[in-house]
Amino acid sequence: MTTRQLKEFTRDEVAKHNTEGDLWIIVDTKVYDMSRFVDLHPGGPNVLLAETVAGTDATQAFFSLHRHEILLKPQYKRLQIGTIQGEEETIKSMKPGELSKVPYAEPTWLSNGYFSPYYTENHRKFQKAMREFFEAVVAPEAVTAEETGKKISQQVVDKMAEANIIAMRLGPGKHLQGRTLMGGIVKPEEFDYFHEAIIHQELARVCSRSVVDGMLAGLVIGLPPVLNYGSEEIQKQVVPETLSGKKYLALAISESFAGSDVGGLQTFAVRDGDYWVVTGTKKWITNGTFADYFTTGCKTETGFTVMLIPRGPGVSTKPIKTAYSSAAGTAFVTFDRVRVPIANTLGPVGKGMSVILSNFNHERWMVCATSISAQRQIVEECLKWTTQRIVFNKPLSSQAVIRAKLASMISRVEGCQNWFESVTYQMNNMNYSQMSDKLAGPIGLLKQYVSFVSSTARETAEDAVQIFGGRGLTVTGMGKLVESYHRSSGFDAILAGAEDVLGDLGVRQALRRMPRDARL
Ligand code: HEM
Repeated sequence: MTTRQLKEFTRDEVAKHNTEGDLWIIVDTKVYDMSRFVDLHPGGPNVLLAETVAGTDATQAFFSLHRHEILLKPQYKRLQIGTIQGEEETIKSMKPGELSKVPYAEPTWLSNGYFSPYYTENHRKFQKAMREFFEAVVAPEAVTAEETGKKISQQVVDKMAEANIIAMRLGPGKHLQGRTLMGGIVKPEEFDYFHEAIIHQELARVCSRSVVDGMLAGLVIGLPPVLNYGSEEIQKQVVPETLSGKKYLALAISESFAGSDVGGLQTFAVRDGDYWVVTGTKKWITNGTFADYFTTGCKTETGFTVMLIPRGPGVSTKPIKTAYSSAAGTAFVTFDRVRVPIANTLGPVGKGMSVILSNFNHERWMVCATSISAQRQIVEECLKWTTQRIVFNKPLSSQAVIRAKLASMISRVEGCQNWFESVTYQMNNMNYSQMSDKLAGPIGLLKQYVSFVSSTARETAEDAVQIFGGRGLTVTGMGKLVESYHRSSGFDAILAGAEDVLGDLGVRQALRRMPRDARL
C-alpha cells in the first residue's frame, strides 16, 4: 500500500476549488478533495456545493452535523489531500487509554487535580491497562456485535480469559488464587472491589448495554453459586472451563410466571434415584442462547433448590427479541424432563432461596457499576454536543434551559458514583455474611436510584434526547450513543430485580432495624 503525500496549501488556493467537479473544503486545517465524493455524500451533494461550504473552512458546519470519528474512517480519510500551511489541527483524537478532559466525563478520582480516599496508584495503573485493553480488543467488536446481534467472538473471549478478566469480573476471592491478573499489575490477594468496579465501568464505556451483557454477564452472575456452593468435583470441572472462556454459563431464575417474586417460580425438579428430573421454562435468560450450563432455580418437594444443568437432552433454547441487541443472547429456555445428577445440586436441598438471594447483592452492585458508567458517557456526549452545536447563532449551551438540564444530569451521575463508591468501600471491609446482612438494603436502594433508572438513568436519557432532538432518536450519527442509551437504560430497572421491589427491600430492611425505643 502506498502512503499518499499530503501537500500544504494556503486558504486562498483552496478557495479556488469551489465548483462541481473541482470541490475542496477545509475541516480543522485539513484539506479534503470532495470532487468525486459529492454524489456519494450521505448528506447529499447540494450542501457541499453551497457557497458557504465549497472552497471554504467548513469546520463548524461539519462538527454541527458529524461525529469526529467519521474523519478517521479509511474511506473518508483518503479524501484528505493536504493541510493548511502554518496551521495546526485543534481537534485531536484521543490516544489509546487516554482520560477524557471533558468535565464530569470521568469519575472524580480520574479527573485531573481532584482526590479520592478510595483509590490507590495501583487502581490507577489497573484502570489505565483496562481502558487500553477494552479500547483495543473489545471496542471494535462491540460495535459489530451490537449491529449484527451475534455473540461476541471466541477470539475476544480468549483474550479476556488470557488476562484473567473473566475471573476478575466475579470479584475478589479464591477463584483468583494462582492467576496472573492483567499481566501481574495486581496480586490476587490485593485485588479488591474497586479493581472489580473499574472493570465494569471501563467495559461499559466501550460497549452498549446489550454487549456489556453479551460479554459473559451470565457467567458473572451464574458462576458464584457454583463457587460458593458447588461440590469439589463440580468446581474442578466447571470453574476452569468457564473462567478460561471455553464454556459459557447462564443464571436461569426468572420465568414467564415469576420474576422479582422468586418464590413463585414453577420449574420443578423431582428426585429419581441419583438424578433430579427437571421440567419447566425460564425466560429472559442472559447468554442463554449460547450457554453450556444453566445455574437454575427449581421447586423441589421441600422448597426451592438450585442446581447446575448442563446443556444436553431435554434442554432447548431460543432467542427472545428485546429492545436491545441479541448480542446479549437473551433466551427462552425449556427443560423437558432433563436428568440432572444429584451431585449438581448447589447448596442445601430446599434452601435455594438463600443461595440465590446472597448472589443477588453482587449482581445488583455490578449492574449499578455499568449503569453509572453508561450514564456518565451520556453526560459527556451532551456536554460536547451542546458546546459544538450552534443554534440561533450561538452554542446550544448558551441556553439557560439546556444548562439546567446539564446541571441535573451531572448531579445525578455524581450522586450515583459517590454512593456507589461508599457501598464499594463497605464491601471491601466486610465479609460475605456481613455483606448479605448489611448491604442488601443499601444495594437495593442504590440500584433503584441508579438504574437508578426511574430516578436518574431514565431522566438523564429523556434529558439527553431533548438536548439532541431527532438525533437522539436516530440509530446512527451524532446521537447514536444517546439513542442506544435511551432505548436500553430501562433494562437496569428490571434486570437483577425490579427497581421498585428493590427500593422496597431497602426500606423494609431499614424498618426491621428501627430501634424499639426510637421516638420523636
Ligand atoms: C470530509 C467531509 C465530509 C465527510 C467525509 C462527510 C461524510 C458524511 C457522512 C458519512 C454522513 C452520514 C453521517 C451519519 O450517518 O451520521 C454525512 C451526513 C451529512 N453531511 Fe457530511 N460529510 C462531510 C462534509 C460535510 C459538510 C462540509 C457539510 C456541510 C453542511 C455536510 C453536511 C451533511 C449533512 C447535512 C448530513 C446529514 C446529517 C444528518 O442526517 O443529520 N457534510 N456526511
